[in-house]
Amino acid sequence: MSKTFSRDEVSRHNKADDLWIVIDSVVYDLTRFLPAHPGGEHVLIEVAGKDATEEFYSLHRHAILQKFSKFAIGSVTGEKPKIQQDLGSMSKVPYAESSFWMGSKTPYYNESHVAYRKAVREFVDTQLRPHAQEYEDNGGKIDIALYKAMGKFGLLASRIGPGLHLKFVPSLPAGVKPDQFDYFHEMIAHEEIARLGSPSFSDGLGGGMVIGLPPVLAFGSKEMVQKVAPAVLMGEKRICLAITEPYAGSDVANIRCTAKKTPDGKHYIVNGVKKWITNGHFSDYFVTAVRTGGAGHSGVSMLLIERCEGLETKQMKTAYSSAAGTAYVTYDNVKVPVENLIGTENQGFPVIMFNFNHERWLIIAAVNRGSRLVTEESFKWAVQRKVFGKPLIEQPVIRFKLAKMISEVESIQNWLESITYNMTKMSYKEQSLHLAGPIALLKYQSTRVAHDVSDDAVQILGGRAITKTGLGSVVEAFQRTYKYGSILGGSEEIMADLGVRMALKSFPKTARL
Ligand code: HEM
Repeated sequence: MSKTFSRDEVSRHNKADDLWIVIDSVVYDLTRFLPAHPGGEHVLIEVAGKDATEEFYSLHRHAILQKFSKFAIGSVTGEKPKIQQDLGSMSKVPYAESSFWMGSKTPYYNESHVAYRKAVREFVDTQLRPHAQEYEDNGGKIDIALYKAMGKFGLLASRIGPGLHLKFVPSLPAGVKPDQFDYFHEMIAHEEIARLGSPSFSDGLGGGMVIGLPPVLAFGSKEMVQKVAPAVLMGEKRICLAITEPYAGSDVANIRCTAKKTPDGKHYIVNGVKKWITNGHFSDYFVTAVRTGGAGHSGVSMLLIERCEGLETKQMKTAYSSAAGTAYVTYDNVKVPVENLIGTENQGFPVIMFNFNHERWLIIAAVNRGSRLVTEESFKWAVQRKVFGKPLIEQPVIRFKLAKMISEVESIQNWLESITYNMTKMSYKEQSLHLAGPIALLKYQSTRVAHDVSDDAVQILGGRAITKTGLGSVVEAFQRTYKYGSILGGSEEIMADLGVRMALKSFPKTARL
């Protein structure tokens, strides 16, 4: 594309059968594209031979130009593109990144976090983003090649956090060493994946692994860990966590799926159903909560179940696209070797609870990054959209909405970073004692904020925010799916209640008004 053309020359290609336009200094020959243009022929003929930068950006996302780059034939002599794109780099839009990444001082991040975020962002923007919108729109099983690329890059392992499992992958992004890797690196990984703005695609890329693998790593036998973890972390196999049933959600102790030992004591026979299982539709391993004993939580065990005869998955029609593989799972006399027990029989409840705080914490990181992205989208739109003869941002009511969105997102971020710092300094036991309450309250607050942000963003973007393709696609995906965060990992109501109940434990008996 090294050819250059004068504006005069471009202006001579101004007819339907010879149609050139200029967008941000790049010259496009749209003659062949004209009959296929989704916006119709007339609008393009109107700007034939002219600079259509303003018209283009008021109707399309920049990504369209990348997708149709084959129509670019050169550039205008002596001109360079002016429109700033943030692919692979930090956004310059105010509040589009959290404060440290926009120039503020921080006690939390060091050079390894900076290098790590840069590497992850580049990977996400170049390897994953080009596929995101298509999976978001059309669903479908995500290509295993993408998992394998994430595995090799160390991004799947990063999503599980610090720990011995990091040694199962050849390297981590930016060459961070496993013993250097902390919860801030992990938080960055979740944020960068959420920044794709494609919730079902992001969850399709290992959302099940993030919650399914930790119980195996913490409670599985050596042989089980050796068999499952490297294959999953390298993206060769997929795993999910199967706890929720039509009968039991937040009240995990009520699960009904049963596992009965065979008379020779060598197998469990599993019968039952599981529902809303993220990645279940294409998983190889199902970390499944089963009832091996009496009623309540003391009769629950965890089993690693491989896809086999009797285990079937059905794609569920949720607000997500099918890229997330959300499944209804049926177990019909599924035979599972007793060696696949995770932890001790009838002591599955602590296995289930083990990763809850971590899961809630990472949901906060992802949800708030989604809220921040949607705030950036709204800010950009408010500045570029002209209505009643002036930019939308000149309306005080729009500035007020943005003020609310920005302040809410920033306050979540600050509490999140403080909690994350404490996670890097506390043992698992200390975290359970001191952070379960704050994490629960912050999860509650982050999804309330997502609710507010979604509402304001939809009002700012109008019809675009309820249209799957085009300028509002990121806001549309968010408003369709943000509720997931307020349900999974513990509902808002349970989170709020838990937060206050944990606080009551240390409430001084002598405190009085
Ligand atoms: C390289 C040049 C262009 C390409 C590749 C292109 C491609 C597209 C595509 C794929 C869509 C579907 C909507 C979406 O996914 O965003 C679309 C819609 C549209 N385009 Fe273009 N377009 C180009 C230039 C232009 C220009 C210069 C104009 C106007 C002067 C225009 C006017 C429209 C209109 C009015 C729509 C419908 C928008 C809506 O539904 O809200 N396009 N275009």
